[in-house]
Amino acid sequence: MNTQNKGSSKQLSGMNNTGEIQRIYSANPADYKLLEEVGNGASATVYRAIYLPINAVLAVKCLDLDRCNNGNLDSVRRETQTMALVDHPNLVRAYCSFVVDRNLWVVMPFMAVGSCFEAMKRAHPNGLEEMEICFILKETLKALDYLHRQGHIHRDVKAGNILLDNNGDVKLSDFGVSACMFDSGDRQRCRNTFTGTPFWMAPEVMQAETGYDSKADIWSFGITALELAHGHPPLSQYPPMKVLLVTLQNAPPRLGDKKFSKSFKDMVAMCLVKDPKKRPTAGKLLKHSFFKHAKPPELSLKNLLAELRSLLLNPVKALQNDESAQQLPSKMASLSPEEARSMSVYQKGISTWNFDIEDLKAKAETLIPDDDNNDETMESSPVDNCRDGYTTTEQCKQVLPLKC
Ligand SMILES: Nc1ncnc2c1ncn2[C@@H]1O[C@H](COP(=O)(O)OP(=O)(O)OP(=O)(O)O)[C@@H](O)[C@H]1O
Repeated sequence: MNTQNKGSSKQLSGMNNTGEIQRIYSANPADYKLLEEVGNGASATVYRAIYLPINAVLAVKCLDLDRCNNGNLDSVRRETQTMALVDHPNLVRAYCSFVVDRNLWVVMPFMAVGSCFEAMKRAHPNGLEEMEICFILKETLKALDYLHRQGHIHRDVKAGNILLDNNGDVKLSDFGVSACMFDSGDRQRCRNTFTGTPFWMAPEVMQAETGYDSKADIWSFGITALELAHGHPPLSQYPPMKVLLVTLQNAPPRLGDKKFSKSFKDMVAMCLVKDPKKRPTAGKLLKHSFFKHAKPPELSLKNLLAELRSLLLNPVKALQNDESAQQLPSKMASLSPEEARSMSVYQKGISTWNFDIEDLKAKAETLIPDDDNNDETMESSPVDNCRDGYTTTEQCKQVLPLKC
């Protein structure tokens, strides 16, 4: 898995496609000093680190290979391969990766603010301002446009995987579940494995038979827009089974709030169409009028970055904000153990849920989704559902033979 020769700490540099000078980092662990932990996910712990030969700050993601079974190892290999090959200013690139004891270290740029999910949780638990959202989404969409043109599907687009730097740089990260549309060798631009995070997951990804393509990322992008607007994605208070059924049965969620512009609402509605063929490509969506209003980061993210800085200087306030962000909206006040588990998975931002298929089958036999599950962004409209070609009884059957 080494992408560099161990022991070579000679400094080399070159120019990448985006005109940035790119240094070649060594694969010698002694050249890196791991500092504090900045995050951890399902499979890895991420550290701020110093690259000693030039005293540069970096991030090192340490994946414990002992925790990986064969399937996970494949996803690790995919993630590092994709991260090493991508060359776009809005994607987190792996400078190099190498094995240290039983860990895989992935060296990448350090994004000082962390993820948009964390920034939102700290500074604006109920959602960001439209100008902030517009800029973050536009940068993310440029990354998706690039990835899709390269034949990749990200499959885990969400605020937790959009990283921010102090200067307002936005980079999409976490290719742990990304897929190459050419993987199968038959150049079939369609996948039929079940992966991602249910709240952000497109209906066609939840269905076993249909297969999916890069348009699945456009759905997740629309859900991410709602997440940034409200502080959480639609249905975040519900357990996986209910999320699956409601996503399949109900009309897609909408951005309803008066405070947001018509063009923002329209852009979200274009992404959240159940028929993937009717969703725009990332390239087309970039031309939407909503993104014409995007301001540069020094304007659009000025307040957010200043607030985050002031929270760093004021730990008591930061703690209060963190606590209020953890408090559940009123609907979540009395959670069953299953719902609480679902919520905790959401709060940790774990990407791949392990569904117990037998359990899902048993539940689908009895569970008919009720109507109380519509939050302010989720309409229940049988007419819309029919228009999109989905029927209630079929969905319960179709959702069963999922491949994990
Ligand atoms: N390059 C980076 N710079 C700064 N912080 C980072 C960087 N990469 C990741 N992080 C932090 O570490 C956290 C976990 O990273 P990441 O999502 O890559 O791990 P993971 O195990 O693949 O997660 P997941 O549970 O989503 O699969 C992120 O949410 C973010 O806070």
